[in-house]
Amino acid sequence: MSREQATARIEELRSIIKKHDYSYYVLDQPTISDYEYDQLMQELIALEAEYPDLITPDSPTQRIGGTVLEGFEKVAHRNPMLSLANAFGPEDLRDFDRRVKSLVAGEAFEYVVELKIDGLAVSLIYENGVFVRGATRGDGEVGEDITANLKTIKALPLILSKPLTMEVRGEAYLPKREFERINQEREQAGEPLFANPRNAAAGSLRQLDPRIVGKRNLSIFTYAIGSIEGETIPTHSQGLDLLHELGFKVNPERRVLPDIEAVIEFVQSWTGEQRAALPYEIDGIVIKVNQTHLYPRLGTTAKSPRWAIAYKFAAEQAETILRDIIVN
Ligand SMILES: NC(=O)c1cnc(OC2CCCC2)nc1N
Repeated sequence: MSREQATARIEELRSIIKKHDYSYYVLDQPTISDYEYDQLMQELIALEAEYPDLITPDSPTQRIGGTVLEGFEKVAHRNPMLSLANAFGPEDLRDFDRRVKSLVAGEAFEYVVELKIDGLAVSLIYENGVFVRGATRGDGEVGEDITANLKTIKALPLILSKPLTMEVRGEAYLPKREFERINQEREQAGEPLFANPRNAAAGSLRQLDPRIVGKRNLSIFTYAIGSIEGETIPTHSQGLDLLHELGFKVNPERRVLPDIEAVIEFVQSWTGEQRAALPYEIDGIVIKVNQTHLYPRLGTTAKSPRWAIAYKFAAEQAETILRDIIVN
């Protein structure tokens, strides 16, 4: 095959593989057998090995890094990654609503409710649409650079459908089925088991060898735009729509609701059975004011935004209170 033919075939393979990755890992709709997928990937790897100068950072072959890291670099977040204050019952939500109303002084607003994915918060930086850096939350100001590990997550786009420069926040998580599979493998290998999918996700992303991470089938839901150049987005809900348009996985169980009573109804609709039926673990519901122009007026406390709160489900409440006692 000539160099020109190879160039054309490489581009064709990349676009086919990217489409399958998007469909399978972002839309959860498999469109090809694993065998066919592996054949395409092997052909692309072989062609890039023959023409290494044709390799681009967003090629699907670049997801699995080759080198084992010595450690993770510390990185400062451009905007602090705040943590969420907790609500444990409807009255806490009504108190939150009263505080928001007193601060926005009569301005109309709605709420957005989202499932609170029980994983590891991460920050993703894209420059002109290319994924350039990913980091853990750390203490909110300084996190660890885990770019190589995040690249192995096939639900994470290496290049966006628009050349935007932005920071995206999301939760890396391990689907329940993957958690079971990994613990079975560890049991057979006589290794200690992970206690829950959140610990398994955190443990996987702390791996220094990206090849091990690549075998863990992690996923990621994105849930906020930390910053974006050249655009203002009037509502958080439109921000989530944009993330979806750009190729990110955004949790579909989100609603825009008119008032706190509707929020309380939504929260109470998520029974144990509903949660058990989800392919991933959640530990609550996140409630956010939808009108982003109100955020500066609402501001933040030392560690949490006043325009968002996490409603924690009963089972997790004990754990949250215990963790708060230990941490604070
Ligand atoms: N674990 C989650 O699913 C989750 C966590 N955090 C947030 O929002 C942060 C970012 C902006 C205000 C707080 N939303 C979520 N859905």
